Amino acid sequence: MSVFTTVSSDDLAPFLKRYSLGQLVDIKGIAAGVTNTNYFVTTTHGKYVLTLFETLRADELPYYVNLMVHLGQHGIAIAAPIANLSGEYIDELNGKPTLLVPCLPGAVTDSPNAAQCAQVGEMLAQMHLAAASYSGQMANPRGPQWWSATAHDMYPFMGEAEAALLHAEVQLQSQHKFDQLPRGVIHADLFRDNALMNGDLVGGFIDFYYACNDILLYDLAITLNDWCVLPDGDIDAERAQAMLAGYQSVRPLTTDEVADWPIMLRAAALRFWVSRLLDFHKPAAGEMTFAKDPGHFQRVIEHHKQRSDFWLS
Ligand SMILES: Nc1ncnc2c1ncn2[C@@H]1O[C@H](COP(=O)(O)OP(=O)(O)OP(=O)(O)O)[C@@H](O)[C@H]1O
Ligand SMILES: N[C@@H](CCO)C(=O)O
Repeated sequence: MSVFTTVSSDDLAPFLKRYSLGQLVDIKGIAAGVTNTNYFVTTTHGKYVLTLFETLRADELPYYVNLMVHLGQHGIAIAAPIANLSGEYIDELNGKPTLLVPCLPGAVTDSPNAAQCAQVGEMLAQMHLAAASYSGQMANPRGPQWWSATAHDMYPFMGEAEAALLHAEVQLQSQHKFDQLPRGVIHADLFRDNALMNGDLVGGFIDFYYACNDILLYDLAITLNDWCVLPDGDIDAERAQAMLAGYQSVRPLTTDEVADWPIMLRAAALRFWVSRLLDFHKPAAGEMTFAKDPGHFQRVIEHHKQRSDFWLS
């Protein structure tokens, strides 16, 4: 369930008067999602998604919201924020900061095909290029410093073999600085549940609240590790090739990126192994998350370690 703050028609009607979206017809809570409260809002003009931010404060939102506006202006498939009559994107309802966006076409897919992976790769590369002219800056709060400190806190909860593997991965990554790789704005959490697919096309990317300035190749590795994964943590070569070809049709990888690709896939898996361990063993007080399996990303890393072909023909 993900309606933490209840909104009634009586709450919403005066709120909507601050927008140019017509009269309220219907409001319906959205079950998916674990961080924020989301509602589908239907008005006489169309269908929208209203988010009430449950953890981020209004003063923390401009980097993400302005990024979405910027990407929307460049034609990237995302839900571009709608401004109120005062020209503000962030408003307030029932004590929470809010954002209104159009309802995107399509649905989340659990089992993407190769054509969809190609489209996601292509749109991701377009997004990286379009975001190059975005001036906002945000350090990655889940970078190497964070994962090594957090892994350290997790070792006591883990079996000896698991902890040794995690420690070895953290050590390995600490020796790789990736200094030569192109940087920019990245989504940083582009899993299957953060994109709506409209047939084989990208209806839109959502959930930009981990976006930050970091290495572009890292974003591709995060995305591929989720979209192209098999149930046992191995990667499906056909989908991986399709995603890489789609991405490179827009932004071909540099020689340095090709050289660092195998190790970057492990960095991307390490980040989510650690965050899932944290959510599992030390869930934040009051957080209503459904802990996802940390062992999944351990298996992804084990498969990457044994791999000799990384789908870059
Ligand atoms: N613009 C949109 N158009 C259509 N559906 C949307 C849109 N934005 C969100 N949704 C729907 O709402 C669901 C929940 O959104 P989201 O995943 O952003 O929730 P959250 O709680 O804010 O984030 P998370 O669960 O990732 O922490 C999505 O799975 C999707 O079905
Ligand atoms: N996409 C993340 C959760 C949100 O950051 C995961 O699957 O672990």
